[in-house]
Amino acid sequence: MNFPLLPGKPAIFVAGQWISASGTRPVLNPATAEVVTEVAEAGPEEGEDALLAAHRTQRSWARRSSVERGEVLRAVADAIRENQEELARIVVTEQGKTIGEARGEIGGAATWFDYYATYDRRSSGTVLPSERPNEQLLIRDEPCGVVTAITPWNFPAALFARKVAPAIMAGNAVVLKPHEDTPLSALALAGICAGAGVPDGVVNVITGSGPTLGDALVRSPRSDLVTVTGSTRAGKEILAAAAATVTPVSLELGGKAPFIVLDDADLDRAVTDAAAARLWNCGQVCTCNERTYVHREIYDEFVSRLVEEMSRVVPADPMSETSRLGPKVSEAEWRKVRDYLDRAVAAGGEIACGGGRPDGAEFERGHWFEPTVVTGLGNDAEIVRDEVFGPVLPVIPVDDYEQAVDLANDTDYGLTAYVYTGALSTAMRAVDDLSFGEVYVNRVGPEQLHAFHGGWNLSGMGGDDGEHGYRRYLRHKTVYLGHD
Ligand SMILES: NC(=O)C1=CN([C@@H]2O[C@H](COP(=O)(O)OP(=O)(O)OC[C@H]3O[C@@H](n4cnc5c(N)ncnc54)[C@H](OP(=O)(O)O)[C@@H]3O)[C@@H](O)[C@H]2O)C=CC1
Ligand SMILES: O=C(O)[C@@H](O)[C@@H]1OC[C@H](O)[C@H]1O
Repeated sequence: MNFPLLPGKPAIFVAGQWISASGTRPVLNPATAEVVTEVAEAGPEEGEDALLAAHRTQRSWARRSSVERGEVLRAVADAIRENQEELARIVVTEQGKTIGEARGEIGGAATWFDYYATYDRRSSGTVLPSERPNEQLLIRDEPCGVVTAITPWNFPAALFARKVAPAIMAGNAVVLKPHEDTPLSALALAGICAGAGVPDGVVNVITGSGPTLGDALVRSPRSDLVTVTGSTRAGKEILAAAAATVTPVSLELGGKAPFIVLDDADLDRAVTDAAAARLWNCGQVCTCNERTYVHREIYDEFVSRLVEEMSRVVPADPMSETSRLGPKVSEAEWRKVRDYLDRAVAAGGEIACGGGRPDGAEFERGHWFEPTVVTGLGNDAEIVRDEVFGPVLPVIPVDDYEQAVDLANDTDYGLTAYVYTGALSTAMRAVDDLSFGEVYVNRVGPEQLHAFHGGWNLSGMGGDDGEHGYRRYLRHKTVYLGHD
């Protein structure tokens, strides 16, 4: 491994310094299952030190003008772009997505910093008249203080940017804990931030386990806001832990996106998009197509074309320029998907293509999974209800629009839904009827960063991006400004 952006030893990044921690832990390459390097395994005490470092520097960072902070964010965006290739290779090495996807992720990370830099000259707060003469009421937007950011493994660079850019633009300092499987991108980005002029202590990255280090960060009275992307299980635990200190929490959690194809849809587009929305990042995106509902009139043709489309996507070395599908991130995630599929078959599901590890010596090591289509199951099947987070797609026939929407809404999740139809009136009806935080009509993602990405129900609370996401990083102070 030759990544100059990473520290030469296992270390966390606190107060602008690379510091050794009490333990170390290996990072594995998902394509080969080989150890790539060791990273620091920090515990609660080191977490508290990081929060203290953030706390000490936050006030002076917030005192800078927003125009100055915006300049720093722009410098970070430029530095990310200058290092795009190395960063993309780090993402591929620790996470397993294809190099093309990884370059897109790094481009997105830079754009988050550029976008939130535009908040440098926005109007901020509200000015109100008073009931009294010679008095003005001001409702000021202020930073929360120290933000604890907890991130998952599926977008280790983009999600760093999604949390850090708005947090520091608003004048907060951040302690970010990446997922243990994918700590390298965040460490590299921490160094990039420092090199681009982010003051020491404003962005800290500390590596370690969620239930120990992460839990301690959440419970610490020094955390003024906790923002999380990850599983619903982790989100619930974190929300419960934060209750002790009444710390605000923003949760972007799992999803179970329905993908509805009605009989007046453009079938070519629906087939291509259904496969793309399932296979993106090897099926490991909270917005992925997790269950497809197809009008009975076109069901057989749709399934046969979907099988063709999915079968064309052959897993290959994610560093290869032509690869369209990398491995899953870890043995545990591979096993989880394999077990879901086995139980689906035991429950009567039929595998229309794929089914597990592809044939070939190059796939014997690593966490490879073929694109897989499953038919013959109903809405009660486990694989149709739980988030699978892999390249396995159940397809279900529906009689009409009403049934499609009823089945789509019959879920505990509520992040993303897709609908394909040729009629604007049906599309608009679906937008009204679908109980999800974001609805895509005749198109797939990714979402745009000036919009809003937030789930309903078990998919979370709060959310990221755009103005609505930015406001999570602010709190409000009302000033009664007498000037007699
Ligand atoms: N919404 C989304 O975008 C994502 C959803 N998922 C879903 O989650 C499933 C499993 O993911 P998994 O690998 O377990 O990771 P999680 O999604 O549960 O972990 C996300 C982050 O939370 C941390 N964490 C976990 N538990 C706690 C806790 N009690 N207190 C504080 N921090 C905690 C993790 O630390 P640690 O390093 O120890 O894991 C990690 O940094 C996937 O199969 C998928 O279904 C996964 C990724 C993203
Ligand atoms: O974590 C996820 O899966 C999503 O938030 C994901 O992150 C970057 C992508 O654009 C999102 O869909």
